Amino acid sequence: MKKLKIADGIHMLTMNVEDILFEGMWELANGVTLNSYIVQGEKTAIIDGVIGWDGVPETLYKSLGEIGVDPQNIDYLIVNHMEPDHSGWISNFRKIKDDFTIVCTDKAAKMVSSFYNEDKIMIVKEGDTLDLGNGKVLSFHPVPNVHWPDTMYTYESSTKTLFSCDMFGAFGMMGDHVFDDELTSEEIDYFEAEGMRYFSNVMITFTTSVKKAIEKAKTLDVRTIAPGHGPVYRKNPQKIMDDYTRFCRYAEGAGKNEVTILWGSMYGMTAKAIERAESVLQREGIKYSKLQMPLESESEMVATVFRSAAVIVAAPTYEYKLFPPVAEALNEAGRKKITGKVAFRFGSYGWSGGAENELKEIIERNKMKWDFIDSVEFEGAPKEEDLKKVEAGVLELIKKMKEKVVE
Ligand SMILES: Cc1cc2nc3c(=O)[nH]c(=O)nc-3n(C[C@H](O)[C@H](O)[C@H](O)COP(=O)(O)O)c2cc1C
Repeated sequence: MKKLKIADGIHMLTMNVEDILFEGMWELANGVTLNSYIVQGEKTAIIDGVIGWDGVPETLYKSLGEIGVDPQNIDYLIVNHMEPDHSGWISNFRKIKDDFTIVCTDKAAKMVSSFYNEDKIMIVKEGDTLDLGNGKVLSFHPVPNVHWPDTMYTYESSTKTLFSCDMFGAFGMMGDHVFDDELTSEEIDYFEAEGMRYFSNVMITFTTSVKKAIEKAKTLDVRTIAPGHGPVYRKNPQKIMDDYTRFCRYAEGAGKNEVTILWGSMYGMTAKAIERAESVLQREGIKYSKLQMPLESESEMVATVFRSAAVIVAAPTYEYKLFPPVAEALNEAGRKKITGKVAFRFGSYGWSGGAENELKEIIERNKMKWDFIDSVEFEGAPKEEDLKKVEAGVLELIKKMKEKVVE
């Protein structure tokens, strides 16, 4: 666990976590950080916790000691969000200290009580304040449904620090550089990509609420954004606000100037047409990612489709429906509310076809509003005339995607 000073009387504890399934399902290629913050006035508050996953309270207590905080002197546990990655340490803390007050929204209070059997809770509403003494004053600002109904921001006015919990977070483990002004250009790119992975895996379903939370952050005079996952933005907090604004647009159909080929093929017939599609993309200088389902991780698949302005679905008919691993991927994109992408499908069939019907059904059921150009279906192996149609489809897709590009 790393300990850093953010400002006088404000410290951060952060730890890297890898080899976990985040939320029990997301296989994270580059892990994630858990950040916790301690604010010291005359009284001491700890904002969100970090030990739920390593289960070793001693690590936290030793780290607190090293920044001069005796756990016995912690008066307030600020729970911005009850999800156990931030709050799972409360039960352990209870083992060593009896008298502390949990500060959270009414919705979180209900959960804190049902999950951890805690009842000494101070419920806060929009604009309520907590004066810790020595000039440190916290205020609380609910941002419901980011990403649970209970979520709030905590803001410290003397340092203008916004403790945003899941909001403005990113996946990706941190090395020595934790503050935005320390990051190299490679690290900036890394955290932007990990921010997109995080947004698409965790936040995207709540895009409407995220937009409101961005607006709320703008109403506060913010000098530093200190999230629950990922780097701290003290040089340019506007950057992560702008990134999140752009990510909301990606959720609604915009994307980077790149194409995702979401594909699967049993015996290589559809794959022959993919070769032609790739040759067109290469010729036109379009960046693309090829995701073979079911080999790709769900985390990567969702993140890649999310950030692309256009999607090629290349999959055959299987038992009168769409090849199941590709159908599942599309259903997951739909569940995550990735809407408005421009798209093109082609694929092989043996005798009846049927993939196309299921594709339409998935797009409609999930209200995805993807804008598909006419599909190309071919019997068995693609003939040159089929490949020409694929080529024309890809060119039309490229034309349409240009209107959707937001870098
Ligand atoms: C298990 C299985 C189920 C299939 N079901 C259908 C079907 O319902 N209707 C159809 O027209 N073709 C069906 N086919 C034929 C495939 O669509 C055809 O072989 C196609 O060329 C496969 O393309 P691929 O090599 O890209 O996977 C099926 C093939 C397999 C192996």
